[in-house]
Amino acid sequence: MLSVAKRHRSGGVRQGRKLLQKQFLEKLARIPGPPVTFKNDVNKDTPSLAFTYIQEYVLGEGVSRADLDAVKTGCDECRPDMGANRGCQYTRKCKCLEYAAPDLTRCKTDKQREQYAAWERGEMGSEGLPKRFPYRTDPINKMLVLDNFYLESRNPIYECNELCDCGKNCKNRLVQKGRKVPLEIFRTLGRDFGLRCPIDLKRGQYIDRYLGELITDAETSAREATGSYDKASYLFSLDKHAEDDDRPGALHKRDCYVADGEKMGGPTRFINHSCDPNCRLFTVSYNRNDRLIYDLAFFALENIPAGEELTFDYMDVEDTESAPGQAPNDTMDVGGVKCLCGAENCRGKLWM
Ligand SMILES: C[S@@+](CC[C@H](N)C(=O)[O-])C[C@H]1O[C@@H](n2cnc3c(N)ncnc32)[C@H](O)[C@@H]1O
Repeated sequence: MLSVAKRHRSGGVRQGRKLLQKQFLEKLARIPGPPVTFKNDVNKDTPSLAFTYIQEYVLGEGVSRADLDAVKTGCDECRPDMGANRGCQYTRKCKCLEYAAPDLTRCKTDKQREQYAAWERGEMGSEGLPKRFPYRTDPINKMLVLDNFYLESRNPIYECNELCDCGKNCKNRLVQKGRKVPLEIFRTLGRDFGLRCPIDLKRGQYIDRYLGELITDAETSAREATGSYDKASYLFSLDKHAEDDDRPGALHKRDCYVADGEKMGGPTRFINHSCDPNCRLFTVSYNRNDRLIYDLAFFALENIPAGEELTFDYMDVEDTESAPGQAPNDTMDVGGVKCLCGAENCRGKLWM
């Protein structure tokens, strides 16, 4: 039997936990958009309150956006009434899609096919070629979803922006319109908290962005040095456009920024890793000339039933991008945390 003093203490702990949970729910209620809820059927824990929910990246010391006047342009040849009022689906005209993945099926001349082959070998840009449009309308529920080509190829997405002439109904605007689905943070078995969606998600459906404080490579190394190998990591490198060569103008990984979602971010900072994931993180740029700052957006890789945990592969790379067992970027190479995803094809570790 508990002594009176102990009973008082455990009553106090219970009160403290209730207060923590109340404050956490109040924080969630302030997130704009469809509800973000919390459920813990496993124990009484609540995620830390020492976390700020933000709507945009917060720029850390030494991080700056490109001078927009110098580099940001819209598509000025596109019109709202183009392509049956779809805006930018004349992809050869759309300047926002200038660096998007070219579409071989629409390359009609030998010259175009040669340029396509050179683009695939990384020897030439895709300027002037017809492009893959990122989004398509799902015929059943009429919503925009990510095109299968992108879902499978991991190509960067380029959306239109406020300087474009295509109009606000242009279909090349999805992630910028914000989260449209409710989310739930919940307690997992063995991997702390996770994230799920209380409604069914369609393959290709946009979920939410990954947010955080943008920090430099040097600051990332400093933060990693103070952490332990098995501490949870919330670092994602924005190095999609980094190159492996030393030519002048080449973008090096060391010059890329890193999004740190540990102290500030959005609900997606709770998405756990799986070696057999149901979501993937894509890069989304609104300014094709800024290779440093762009959005990281989660899309469903398959139809996901309501309540199923959302996961993505923390080491997601195309087979050709990196040898098996090699970390896709240096900032993720923080040691071998044992993977508890439970997938049949589990690689055993979160990061190699
Ligand atoms: C971005 S956080 C994910 C949210 C985290 N579970 C939480 O409650 O804050 C990444 C951390 O979650 C844990 N984690 C995610 N997926 C895991 C997995 N498959 N196996 C083991 N731990 C995992 C690791 O500690 C990892 O560093």
